[in-house]
Amino acid sequence: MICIVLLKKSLASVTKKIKNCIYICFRTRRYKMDWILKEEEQRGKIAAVSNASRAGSQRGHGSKRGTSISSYNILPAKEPGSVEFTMEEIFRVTRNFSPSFKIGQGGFGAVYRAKLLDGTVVAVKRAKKSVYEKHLGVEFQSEIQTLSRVEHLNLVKFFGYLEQEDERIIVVEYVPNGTLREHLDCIHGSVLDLAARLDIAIDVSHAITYLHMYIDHPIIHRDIKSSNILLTENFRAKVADFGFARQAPDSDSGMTHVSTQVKGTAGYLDPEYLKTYQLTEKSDVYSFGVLLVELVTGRRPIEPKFELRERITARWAMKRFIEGDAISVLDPRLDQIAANTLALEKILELALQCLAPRRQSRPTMKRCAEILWSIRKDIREQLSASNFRSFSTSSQRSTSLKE
Ligand SMILES: Nc1ncnc2c1ncn2[C@@H]1O[C@H](COP(=O)(O)OP(=O)(O)OP(=O)(O)O)[C@@H](O)[C@H]1O
Repeated sequence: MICIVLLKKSLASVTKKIKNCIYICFRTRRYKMDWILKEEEQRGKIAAVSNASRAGSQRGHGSKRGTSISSYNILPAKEPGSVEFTMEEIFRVTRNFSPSFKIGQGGFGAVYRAKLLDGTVVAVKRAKKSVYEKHLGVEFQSEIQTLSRVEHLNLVKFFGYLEQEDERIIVVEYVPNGTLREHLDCIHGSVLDLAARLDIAIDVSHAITYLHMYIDHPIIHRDIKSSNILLTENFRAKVADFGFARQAPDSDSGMTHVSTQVKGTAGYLDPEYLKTYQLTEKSDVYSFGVLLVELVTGRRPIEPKFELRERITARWAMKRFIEGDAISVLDPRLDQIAANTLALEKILELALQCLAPRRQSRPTMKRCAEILWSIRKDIREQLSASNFRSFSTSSQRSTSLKE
């Protein structure tokens, strides 16, 4: 009897505790909501953008800026469990764009590294005002729209943006290991071996295939180049910079997109697009062909200091390849071992297809990825047959062949 009474008492106490807990949870949540609403009221109209909601076109044009930014977008963080953040926080974490946080400068503007309050490290891209005034409005919108629609391991992740008065800011994932071009120039102190370069080409082909084939309205990047490819610590590639990206024409209708202005970077531009102003996915394939040549030769697409016949790298390399002298274009920092020679010839063969003057003759990006996988497989087989000799003896990477 005593036992039953005690049991009843403890059950009643547990039930009370649970009720209390539920009450506290709801109360906290309500207070949180009240607080958020109050914040919204105080700060004016707040626009939100998130990859999940694909609301790239919502923008806030709220209150004026004083010494600190008081109008901002609240951006739901992409990662589950991570907290929302405000652009105000970003200004705080970049210490009002202190030069000591600056990590780069491009055509768009300055790029800063910042650590958000939740520990997320981001790159904050701030548009140059002078450039913005001239023509960046459309490019900024294009980049925002595109970034908010895509999500792929090999594309830089989008966190948010700010568009207010003359301020245009894009916040993306920070990719810590520099650009592909910097690595080809060895400015990080070591040579990228050919296996790493092949892996990078595969990553880029995956990213572009995704843009061309696996989203609702396919996207043409229009600026595939080595300085727009960022590398992680593990040498995984992430394609960045969607400022020139355009929605691809509807392939069912057989129509092509006619540009009023050709966009892209000299040396990577599809000659057929240049001539006809007609833009298709195959323009990215052409740029990718130039990138493949860049990867195996180490040279920039245009080398003004070289003698005339070597100035346009793709033309020079393709000519040598067709003449049966592929090995002469191999990056001199790479060793002329069998595996490198095999990879070189196969990559140049693919580059030749991508660089076909007529777009119909170029492979799709998906086909490029498939060919690159098979090149990697062949190279691995050759390496295992030759008792795991290094892919490139001048490499710094011991674990060069990764999945
Ligand atoms: N997400 C990022 N993570 C780390 N560094 C970055 C990131 N984005 C850009 N950078 C650095 O900032 C530099 C400038 O980048 P940005 O994208 O602004 O160049 P850009 O505007 O594309 O240049 P261009 O107009 O010539 O193509 C890059 O070369 C890189 O070093």
